[in-house]
Amino acid sequence: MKAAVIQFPGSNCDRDMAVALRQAGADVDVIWHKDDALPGDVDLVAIPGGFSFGDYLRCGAIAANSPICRAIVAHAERGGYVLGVCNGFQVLTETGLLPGALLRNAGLKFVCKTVPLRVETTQSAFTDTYVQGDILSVPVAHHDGNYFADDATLARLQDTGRIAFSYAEHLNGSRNDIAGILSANGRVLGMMPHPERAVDEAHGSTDGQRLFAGLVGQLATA
Ligand SMILES: NC(=O)CC[C@H](N)C(=O)O
Repeated sequence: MKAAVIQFPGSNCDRDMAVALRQAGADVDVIWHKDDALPGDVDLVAIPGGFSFGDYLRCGAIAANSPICRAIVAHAERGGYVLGVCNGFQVLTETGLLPGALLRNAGLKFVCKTVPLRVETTQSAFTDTYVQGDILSVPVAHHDGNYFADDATLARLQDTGRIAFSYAEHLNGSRNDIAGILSANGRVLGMMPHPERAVDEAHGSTDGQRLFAGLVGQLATA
């Protein structure tokens, strides 16, 4: 199973993401944002966390206009899998692959801590190794993690099982405490918490491991 981890200037979780994917058995290429094509046989594109282009415009807005993002959108439109974590989630909303927007945290402060995360659906390759309602322990580190979508979009996400994770506490002002959402076909996941920072005993939690193991395992046999 082949994964591509995308690197922007300001990415800072690209290596962690590559390590988590390799640990789960993926063959990983790291791709610079100026490349305009993905490896031909790529199954999964992972957009890591960080501060792409210094967060100087809306977080992820400049990255979303990088040459590689055109290839990522085409990959997703062909039914390819995409995982965006933190800044990667912000990039995915800016490309339009996921609805809504990530606003400044309600408390106007950067939040950096491990949070309780509720699994809302197991109906995706990203979440099917969990049990619905499981509470995971996963770190967050962001200043723009306040998920906003209008009422109609929220209702659509809710009614079609596209909310993947929610915070089991009020963290940052996100509507319905949403922490991660899926695309309509369930193959694009954007989430603010960092599962790649919860894959080793030394991290204090290994709750992210099952996300990578399940995903890599499923794509390897697809
Ligand atoms: N860890 C990250 O990816 C940070 C994301 C983003 N730049 C923010 O602070 O909101």
